[in-house]
Amino acid sequence: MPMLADPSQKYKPYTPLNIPDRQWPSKVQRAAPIWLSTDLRDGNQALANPMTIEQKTIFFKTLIKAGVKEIEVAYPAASDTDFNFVRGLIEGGLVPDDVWLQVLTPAREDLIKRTIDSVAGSKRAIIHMYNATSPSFRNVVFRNSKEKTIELAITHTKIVRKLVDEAAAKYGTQFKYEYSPETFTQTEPDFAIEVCQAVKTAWGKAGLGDERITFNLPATVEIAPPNHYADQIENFCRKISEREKIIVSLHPHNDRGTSIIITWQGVAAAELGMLAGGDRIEGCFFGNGERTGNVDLVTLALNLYTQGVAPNLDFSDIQSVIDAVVACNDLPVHPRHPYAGELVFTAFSGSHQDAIKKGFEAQRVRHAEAEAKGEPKYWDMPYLPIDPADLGCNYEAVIRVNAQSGKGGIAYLIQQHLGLDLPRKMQVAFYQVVQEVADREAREMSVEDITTAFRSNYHFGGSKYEGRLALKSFKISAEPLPDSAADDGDSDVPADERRLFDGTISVDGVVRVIRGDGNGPLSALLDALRTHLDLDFSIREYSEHAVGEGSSVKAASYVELVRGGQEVKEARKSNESWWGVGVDSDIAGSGLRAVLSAINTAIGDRVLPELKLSVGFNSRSGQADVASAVLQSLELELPRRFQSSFFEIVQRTARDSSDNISYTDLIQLFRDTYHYGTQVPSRISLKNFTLDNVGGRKELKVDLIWDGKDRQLVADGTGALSSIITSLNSQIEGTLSIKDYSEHSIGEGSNVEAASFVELAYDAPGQPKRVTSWGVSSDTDITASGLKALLRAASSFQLIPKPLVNGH
Ligand SMILES: CC(=O)SCCNC(=O)CCNC(=O)[C@H](O)C(C)(C)COP(=O)(O)OP(=O)(O)OC[C@H]1O[C@@H](n2cnc3c(N)ncnc32)[C@H](O)[C@@H]1OP(=O)(O)O
Ligand SMILES: CC(C)C(=O)C(=O)O
Repeated sequence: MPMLADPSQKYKPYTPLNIPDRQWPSKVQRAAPIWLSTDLRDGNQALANPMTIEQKTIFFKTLIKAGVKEIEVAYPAASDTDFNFVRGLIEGGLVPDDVWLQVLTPAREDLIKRTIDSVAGSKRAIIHMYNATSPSFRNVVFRNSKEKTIELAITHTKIVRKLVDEAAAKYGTQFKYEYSPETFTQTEPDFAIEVCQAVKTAWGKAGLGDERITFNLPATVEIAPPNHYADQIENFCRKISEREKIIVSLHPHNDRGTSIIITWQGVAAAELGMLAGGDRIEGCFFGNGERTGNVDLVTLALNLYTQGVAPNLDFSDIQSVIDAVVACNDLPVHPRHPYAGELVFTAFSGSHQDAIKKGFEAQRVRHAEAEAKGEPKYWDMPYLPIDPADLGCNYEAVIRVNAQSGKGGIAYLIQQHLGLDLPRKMQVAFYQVVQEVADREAREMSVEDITTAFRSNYHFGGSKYEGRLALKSFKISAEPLPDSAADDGDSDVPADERRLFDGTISVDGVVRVIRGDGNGPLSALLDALRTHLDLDFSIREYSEHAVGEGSSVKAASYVELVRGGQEVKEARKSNESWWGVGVDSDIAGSGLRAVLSAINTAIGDRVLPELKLSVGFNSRSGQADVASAVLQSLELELPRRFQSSFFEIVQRTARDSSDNISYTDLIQLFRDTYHYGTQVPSRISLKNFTLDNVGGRKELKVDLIWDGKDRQLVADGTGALSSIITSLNSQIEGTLSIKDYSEHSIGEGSNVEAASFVELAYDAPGQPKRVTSWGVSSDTDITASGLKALLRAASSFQLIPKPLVNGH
């Protein structure tokens, strides 16, 4: 049957009360009501599969934990399950002393008796009796007149009174009485009051405090807007006699909820009803109950909380409450359920996310100021009426990203999960990356999707995301500027100094040595990239911040690169730019990594120039190229001055061979010069050695072959190298001294070796100038490697031996 064009022919409108001087609209709720949970009764009776005793017990414990003090636990006359559940609570000692067990009964003597029997031996019990009072129930269900309806209530109230007096005498139970004129909102207002007056008289002992009688005024079926419910409550409260001896309880249902699945209209009725005089609220957690449900106690309590009113219910771990309730009711909590739904602390849309991100930033500052002044740290957050943390939720779900999201939300997630505070323009750039995927795939982007996209896009966060260029090691040093050179003024470097970048980077998996200079570390790296790899970029924007605290603090750097070789003005306007990010414990390192991160994006799959040594050692191949060749072939990272020293040898050799030397010849030249990995031993070579600790010093015994003859040296010092220098000096005329020493590892795991580099100086007698020389060696034993490198360096001098004494 279709909907009617004129529904007035089928549905009669509700007749509202007219209270011109109603008081409730201008009142404000300043205190929590008494809460009565009817989950185990009204909620349970509405389930297709009512709860088992085990489920009811879990639910009961959940209610106790949340702090509910009045719990309608059953309709004990309905079934053995309900009756036995009440008995189990009492006999199992599960009811705390300050908790009232409430049980519901209809106005029938046999059922009242069974109901009161169910609470035998309890400490505190509320007997709740009901009968419907509205015209249609009187006429249709009970086929009763008004008088008979009142009589039914009076007669059975007296029965309750008699039975509870007996039980109180027998068990010492403290009883309270609650009466419900069921269908109150559809009952003539004056008649409802007349019934309750009669019940109060029949009960005969309404007093103050715990002696108050409870009149529950249910919206059994919600038929009017909440303001009219409030009028009914105010009307009842004004007209009922001895108001101070009465607890007015409200029991709203949600039949006028605003949609099929989201039904919290009862909340409004309860809130207005409280303003109108309600002292107590009956409802269920998350709004379970007959048809569209009972009023949701969780929402009501947290509504008060967000107004700064202590609700006397604790939802500090709301998820555990949700889990328990869902498991017992076997009904889901709607994702949009106030405070509890999985989406209610979530913003997908860009402008919401932006506001929340800014809100968190502003709040951090505001709270720090309030703390300093000893003032309360008020919550004031766009789109979030409550702090999710108060309910035991974290902020992870607050911002979720899909095609509706904006840069602010994405930047917030990067900040939360990677600790990076992206500069505004980089946020815009990365937003476009995420937006493109989210739009194309028409799906939500998880935090992992976003952080992975960030890492891949910026080649950030470990070898898995490494780009084509990766920084392996670097050294930044200062060099004085020639007097004539002008300061180009964009760094902290003193005006008369330049910075030298000296590093090894992996280029498409091949390690290269590159070198450049500039007025700061970043421009020095850009210079090196220009020189060695033909990559010409300049920096348009740079920023940095600290990540972490204390000893683990690191620097995060961000750079925006534009194509080099442009006029400054052009570069500023260029639409094409690439962002990069780097994190390092060293601030220069973080900037260098950021530059390479941006360059990796900028180069895409462009072919990079290879290292070409066979061209010859003319102006095209420099010192760094030679060092690259040694590194690639022998895995030796020559110290910078060693590079210069070898480069001079290479240049001399290249000149002698018509300015052209092949890669293979170059490596052979290195091997021959330093006796590195050749069959031909150096003039002085190591046979074996021992190094012992003697009284805190090292005693070194070395067997050498010196100019083809065995020789043994014994010396002590602070270490192997200082000891051997001392003993060598005792064998020669003049003095050897160590000018430089460094080492690094080669290989990994059990195959690791030490590579050692020693620069020695020799002051020979009668020679005006000291001479210097390098030695290099590698060995699985780091001491052996150092000793051999030192002896090889010493071998290159024309050492003048002292004559042997006693064959030594
Ligand atoms: C608004 C509410 O939520 S009220 C609570 C509703 N909850 C429940 O009904 C759950 C538990 N109920 C039950 O288990 C059963 O209904 C029982 C045990 C109470 C009674 O069962 P039965 O005796 O089989 O009766 P039935 O369920 O058909 O109830 C209807 C009878 O009770 C009468 N009745 C209904 N409400 C009341 C009441 N509050 N007081 C007295 N009698 C009532 C009806 O007029 C009807 O009487 P009739 O048989 O003379 O016509
Ligand atoms: C028993 C009464 C209070 C009831 O559940 C209702 O009217 O909804």
